[in-house]
Amino acid sequence: MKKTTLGVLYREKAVPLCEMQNQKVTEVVLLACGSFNPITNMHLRMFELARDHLQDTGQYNVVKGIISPVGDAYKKKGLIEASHRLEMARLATANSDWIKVDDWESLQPEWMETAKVVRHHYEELHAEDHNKDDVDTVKHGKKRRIEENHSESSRHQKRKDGPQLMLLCGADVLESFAVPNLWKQEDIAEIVGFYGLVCITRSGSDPYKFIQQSDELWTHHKNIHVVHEWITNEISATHVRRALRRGHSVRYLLPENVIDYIREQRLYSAESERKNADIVLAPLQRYTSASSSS
Ligand SMILES: Nc1ncnc2c1ncn2[C@@H]1O[C@H](COP(=O)(O)OP(=O)(O)OP(=O)(O)O)[C@@H](O)[C@H]1O
Ligand SMILES: NC(=O)c1ccc[n+]([C@@H]2O[C@H](COP(=O)(O)O)[C@@H](O)[C@H]2O)c1
Repeated sequence: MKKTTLGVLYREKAVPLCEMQNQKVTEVVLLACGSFNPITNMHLRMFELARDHLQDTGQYNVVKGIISPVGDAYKKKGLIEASHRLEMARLATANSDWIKVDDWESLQPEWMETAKVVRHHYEELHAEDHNKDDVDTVKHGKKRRIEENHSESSRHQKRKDGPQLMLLCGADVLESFAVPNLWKQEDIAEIVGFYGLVCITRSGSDPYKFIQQSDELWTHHKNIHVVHEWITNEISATHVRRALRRGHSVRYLLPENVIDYIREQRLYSAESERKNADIVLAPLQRYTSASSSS
């Protein structure tokens, strides 16, 4: 510390705000679920935007990003095989030192509700702690039940030490929370209440208003981080597939190696776009029939 002529004390070196305020910096892992059909530059930008936003608060350090392509059972119109979508995502992230692709969701025979995917990754993330707990439990001769399947229990748990897992999505996904029967209310409560959500604005959406008008989301608004994308970029996978079907250039919308892969594998034709075309609102139907039968 130094004294100026005005008698004001100042530090010689810039000190992060969180350190000055004795705040704890929480490590964060970002998880993005979606079709990635195909992965676009905007999907990758989402991660960069979210990381900058969280780190600018001085409260978070983003240590990893996970891309989780949805499985084939999602049966969305024009959804090509998960193996291709995974490979494209791997190629797109080959140069990133923090964004990784995970195939667990895509390998599930059934469509996985997003809350289940988040739970799975949360468990994976804290698996090391579990193993350590196991050793400690044996060491101290105490019997402590460590649940393997947290399908129902996660939301009742206290958040564990270690990185916080947050779901990363565009504002369209947040707004889809209001589509009747598309999301279970308890899943929404668990995602925003227990884990946390980072939402990137998209043109035509108003996430602030949406959160303000929902009692459930408002209750957890401190766990919802809205990232305003100033450099608006409306790349959408649907538009990219349309351009590809028409033989138009998609250069600078997708990473070059992904474009090469699409060309080599002859992906995205009129025929691939007709896939699942007869299944209207696949997840909605599947979800309502699944919940009515349970
Ligand atoms: N331009 C964008 N701005 C903000 N978020 C985006 C953008 N494009 C995609 N996302 C987000 O990326 C995630 C995965 O996207 P997904 O592949 O499911 O949708 P999409 O690119 O909008 O594709 P489609 O056009 O086929 O619906 C979602 O959370 C979606 O909201
Ligand atoms: N109830 C749910 O958990 C639920 C409902 C709709 C979509 N989703 C997920 O949202 C993501 C984006 O879906 P779309 O590609 O249809 O926009 C997908 O990963 C999908 O699995 C989850």
